[in-house]
Amino acid sequence: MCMLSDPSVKYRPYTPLKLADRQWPSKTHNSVPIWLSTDLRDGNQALAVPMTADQKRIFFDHLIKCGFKEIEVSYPAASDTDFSFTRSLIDNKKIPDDVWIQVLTPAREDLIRRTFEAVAGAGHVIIHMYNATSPMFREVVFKNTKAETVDLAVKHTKLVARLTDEYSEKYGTKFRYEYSPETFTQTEPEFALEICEAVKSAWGKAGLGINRIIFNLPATVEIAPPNHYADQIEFFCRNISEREKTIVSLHPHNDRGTAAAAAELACMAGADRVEGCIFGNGERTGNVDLVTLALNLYTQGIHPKLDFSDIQACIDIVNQCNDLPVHPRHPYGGELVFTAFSGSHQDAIKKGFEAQAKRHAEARAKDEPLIWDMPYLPIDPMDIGCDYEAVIRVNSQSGKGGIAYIVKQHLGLDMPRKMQITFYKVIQEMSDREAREMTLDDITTAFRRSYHLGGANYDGRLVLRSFKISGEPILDPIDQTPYVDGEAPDERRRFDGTLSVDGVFRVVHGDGNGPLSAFLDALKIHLDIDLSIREYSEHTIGDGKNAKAASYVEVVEAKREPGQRQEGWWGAGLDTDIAGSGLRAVLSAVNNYIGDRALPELKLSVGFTARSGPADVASVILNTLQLDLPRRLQAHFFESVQRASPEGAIGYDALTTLFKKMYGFTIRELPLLLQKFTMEHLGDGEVRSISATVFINGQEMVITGKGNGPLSAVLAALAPYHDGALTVREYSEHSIGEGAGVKAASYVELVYTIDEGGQPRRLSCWGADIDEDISVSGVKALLNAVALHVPLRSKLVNGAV
Ligand SMILES: CC(=O)SCCNC(=O)CCNC(=O)[C@H](O)C(C)(C)COP(=O)(O)OP(=O)(O)OC[C@H]1O[C@@H](n2cnc3c(N)ncnc32)[C@H](O)[C@@H]1OP(=O)(O)O
Ligand SMILES: CC(C)C(=O)C(=O)O
Repeated sequence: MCMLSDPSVKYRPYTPLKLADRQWPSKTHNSVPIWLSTDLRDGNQALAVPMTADQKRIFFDHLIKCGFKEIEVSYPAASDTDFSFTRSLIDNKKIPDDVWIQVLTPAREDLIRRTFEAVAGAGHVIIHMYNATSPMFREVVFKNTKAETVDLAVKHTKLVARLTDEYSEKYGTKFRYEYSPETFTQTEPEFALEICEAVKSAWGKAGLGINRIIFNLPATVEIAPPNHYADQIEFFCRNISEREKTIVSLHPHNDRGTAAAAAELACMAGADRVEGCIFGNGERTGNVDLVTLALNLYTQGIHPKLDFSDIQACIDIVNQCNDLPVHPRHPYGGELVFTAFSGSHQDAIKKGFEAQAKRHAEARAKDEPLIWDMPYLPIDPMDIGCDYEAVIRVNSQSGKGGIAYIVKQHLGLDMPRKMQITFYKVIQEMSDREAREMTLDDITTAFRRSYHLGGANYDGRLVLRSFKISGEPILDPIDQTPYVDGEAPDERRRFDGTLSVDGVFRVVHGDGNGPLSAFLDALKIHLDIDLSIREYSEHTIGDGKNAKAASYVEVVEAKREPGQRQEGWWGAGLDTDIAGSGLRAVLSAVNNYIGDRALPELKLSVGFTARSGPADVASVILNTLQLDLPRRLQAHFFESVQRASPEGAIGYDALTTLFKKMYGFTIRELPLLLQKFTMEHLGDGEVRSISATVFINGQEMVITGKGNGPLSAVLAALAPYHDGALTVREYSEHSIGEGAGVKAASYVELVYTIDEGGQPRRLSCWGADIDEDISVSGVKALLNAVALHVPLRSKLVNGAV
């Protein structure tokens, strides 16, 4: 079998009701109906495995929490579970005083009596009796005429009336009566009226207020569009006698998928009450969803008198008690209902949030209500206990706006438009390549990686280690006095900082009109990176003590080909102060610009117009060899560097090699080399005695000497091997590293005498070395100085001096 080409040979259309002057289309749905939850009855009877008493209890408590005042708790005659559940609620006093429990019974005496037994002793009970009234049910199921159908309802209503008297008298219970002409929507409207009139007379107690009789008019099966149901309800409301003594109740099923619409239109048509289930559980396609109806009202500014502030709890209850999932697209509750994947939706939502924030700030200032008015989001997810986390999720359908929204929400960074476009391409490419949704972590990690933000893991090739911005007045070119434009003298900015360049520390300086141009100047001078800024923006994140500054920079190559569109590179920076965030943003952009390209060799400018000084040279040695040179050695080395750099610049590697060579640092091919030594304390005093095995000009010797300390003992031991006097002018040492791997670095300044045309001349020189043992490093440093500057006479081993 498959679908028929002409279904009219198999299916009949519904018969429209001729209601010429229908009023409901011009009404608005703006009053809150009485809600009845039938989760524990209609919802329960539709489950493959009906709820246990425990599950019903959990569900019941949740319905109370949501604010339901009328709850159909069971079909007591159906099963022991339903019967004893009803009893347990009553016996254990679980029903709040303001809540009416409702129980369903067919029009059968034995089952009605059993139903009354189930509710004996309850405070407030609605007895709900039903019999089907449509032609098909009359003919096929009951094999009854119209009159017999009316008789069935009347006879059993009278029984219900008698029993309510009896039980009220015995237990003090307040009863109300609900009658359902089941299959109402397929029943002739006049006959539905006729049977309800007969039931009302048989009941004989319909009054005003609480005593109104409830006529529940079910769309047992939804067979027509919702306007038809509204017509039927309006017809019933207009024609039932003593309308004021009746409550017209709706019980829509969802076979055509329009139960919610049917309920809303039927409310416009005059209904007072709606029966349904949370998230629309119930027979076949379910009962009308009360969450949808209630929150539809809420979004019109009408409180539904039901509280769904914790929508997730409702979902959990349905999952747990009904073992049914809530569809991801289910109105209000579905996992995806507040989520936009598509670019244009995301863009509108992002702009909507921004516009709304402004509107709300204005309204707050005027003490006006903060009206929710957002593209694509009919309700504020917060109101039902959700957050904005899932509002925008990103895949290949997404656009820059959505991605920028996520970055703003989670990193607090509000990218300028052009930067959004650049970053969007990164994510698009990733999402297309991996054919999957981009998670929050994917996006924030990609952002950090793209813009080198968020710690060492994301650093680029250039890292700003420290910096100082200082100002110096701009001098008038004519009289060299500070140039004043306006009130304050104009200043130029100087950038002094340390950069790590591919892991090697580098001291850089530059000048400019502002901190950023001074920094760019430094990059140009020291690294030959010549860029200028095309776009810059900044904003603060947070306030008070924790406030931070965020900056965004687009750089372009400073040299531009005329008429050519310049490519730009974006960067972002975050710092506690605005200058720092701007510099970091520039560096982030510069890192993107340099990519993998080779950088010029690191050089210091040490020539006549040197931009670098002793401290810069020392800083290179600190970074390459971890040596913290004493001040006088810094000055000494700088002079040597200048002498060794006739072109006025020296690379880092050359500088390091020069240092080693000049001070014998770790060099093992010197004319004087220490092989081993022993040092003894003599007597009680400070006197040391040394015995050392050394190589002098390649010959192994044992030298011995005494002195006040290790160094003077060494000098004494060396005295026979050279002419003139040797003295130590300065000695210093420091440790390198920590724990077991710690080493000592030593620096010795040695004063020695040379013979200059028969005249003695005193000179000074330095030696430096390193060793695990601090005494050894000192001795090595001293021997290096001697080896490099003092001519030695070598003797054979054991030879007398
Ligand atoms: C639209 C609705 O949701 S209505 C509520 C539906 N819910 C349920 O049915 C769940 C609970 N039902 C039950 O547990 C059982 O059906 C019971 C206990 C009520 C009755 O069980 P049984 O006696 O075995 O009868 P059965 O389930 O076959 O019901 C059909 C009988 O009830 C009659 N009947 C059906 N509805 C009604 C009614 N509203 N009033 C009186 N009799 C009715 C039928 O005509 C049929 O009678 P017959 O046996 O003389 O032919
Ligand atoms: C008992 C009635 C109200 C019913 O459940 C229905 O018609 O769907």
